[in-house]
Amino acid sequence: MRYNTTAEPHEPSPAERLARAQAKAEVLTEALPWIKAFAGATIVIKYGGNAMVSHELQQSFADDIAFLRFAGIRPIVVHGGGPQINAMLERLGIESEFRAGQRVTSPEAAQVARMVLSGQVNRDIVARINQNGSNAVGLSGEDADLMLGEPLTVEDGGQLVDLGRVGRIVEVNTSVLDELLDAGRVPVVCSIAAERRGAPDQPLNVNADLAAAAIARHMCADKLIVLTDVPGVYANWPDRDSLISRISPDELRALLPSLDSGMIPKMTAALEAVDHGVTQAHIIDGRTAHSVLLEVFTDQGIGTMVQAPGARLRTHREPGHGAVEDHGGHGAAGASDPAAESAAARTQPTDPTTAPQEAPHG
Ligand SMILES: Nc1ncnc2c1ncn2[C@@H]1O[C@H](COP(=O)(O)OP(=O)(O)O)[C@@H](O)[C@H]1O
Ligand SMILES: CC(=O)N[C@@H](CCC(=O)OP(=O)(O)O)C(=O)O
Repeated sequence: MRYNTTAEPHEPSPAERLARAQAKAEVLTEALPWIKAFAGATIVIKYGGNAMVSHELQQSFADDIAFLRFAGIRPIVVHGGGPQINAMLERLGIESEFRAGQRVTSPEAAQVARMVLSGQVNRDIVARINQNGSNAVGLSGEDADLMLGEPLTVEDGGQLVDLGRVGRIVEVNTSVLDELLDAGRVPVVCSIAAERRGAPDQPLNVNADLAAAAIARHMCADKLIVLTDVPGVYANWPDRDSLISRISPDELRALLPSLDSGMIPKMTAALEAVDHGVTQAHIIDGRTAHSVLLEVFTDQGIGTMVQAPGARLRTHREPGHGAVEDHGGHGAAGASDPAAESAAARTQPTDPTTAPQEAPHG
């Protein structure tokens, strides 16, 4: 005899389905104060090549960005693609080395970086975000002089090193980004800059962490989020018990000389951002699906947060609604707004060197 088997053995019972739906509702409820707190906020998200490791992760990142936009946030994506540049340089037989976490870049390598970042990685990110119809627009720092740079020299091992066609950003054309954001677009910017008073066919290769920090700073962003391939910054790298949950700019300044490789530009970028008015900078693990949503919309947050004591979030209203509005956000203990209370709880000071792994920012 054959039975109707529409209820598969593994299919959830109505009670299980209800429990799952309730769990989802709880997630949405937890997100609500954060959605309110960040409505209208400008958030710069730096997307590194090491966080683009699978199609699933790339799509989860793109979905997060679309979500931010639909939640009324003004996201700007700034991306790198170091591993992708490495692969192309290797195919072309061009050698490159890193000093103080940055690529020593010949004019030829700068052309390759431009081709890979602008022509390949940028296109892929834009296409993925646009699967959600959120109108991402791809830009190179050279478009509309969005990022103008000057050649950069760094100190490495007590020596000043000329990095060739590597730039530091000295000007950002914020009006281009504002126009796009005001029109509901999501700017996706690759870390190639034009040289101020330089030749048009000689781009500057910019470390994407530093490009993101420059954009965050000039856009007076509320948050800079940097995705990477570790859960955050470790006080005693590679001791996995030393993950820092929260750190002040002064504590970070003291830690900076002990960092190495890619963490140097990353934390220099975080410091540059918070020193120049960005309220919070976060280093998070881009290998975790939906890491951006976890950082922005949960009470716990993830990764390492850099924030000055007493710094408060400010939210920019849409044009026509007046200027800057203070939501009494993070650090505003005692405010009646649930977002402020929740935020204040999240940002209690901790000893950054003893904070446990995956601990809340507070
Ligand atoms: N103190 C530290 N905490 C965490 N990671 C560190 C630290 N010092 C060095 N690192 C290294 O920095 C790497 C991240 O930098 P990088 O490879 O440039 O990332 P991305 O490609 O995301 O920009 C980590 O994978 C780790 O190897
Ligand atoms: C000067 C310098 O180092 N530029 C970087 C730009 C790309 C980048 O920063 O990419 P990730 O974010 O993936 O590391 C490079 O050539 O690799």
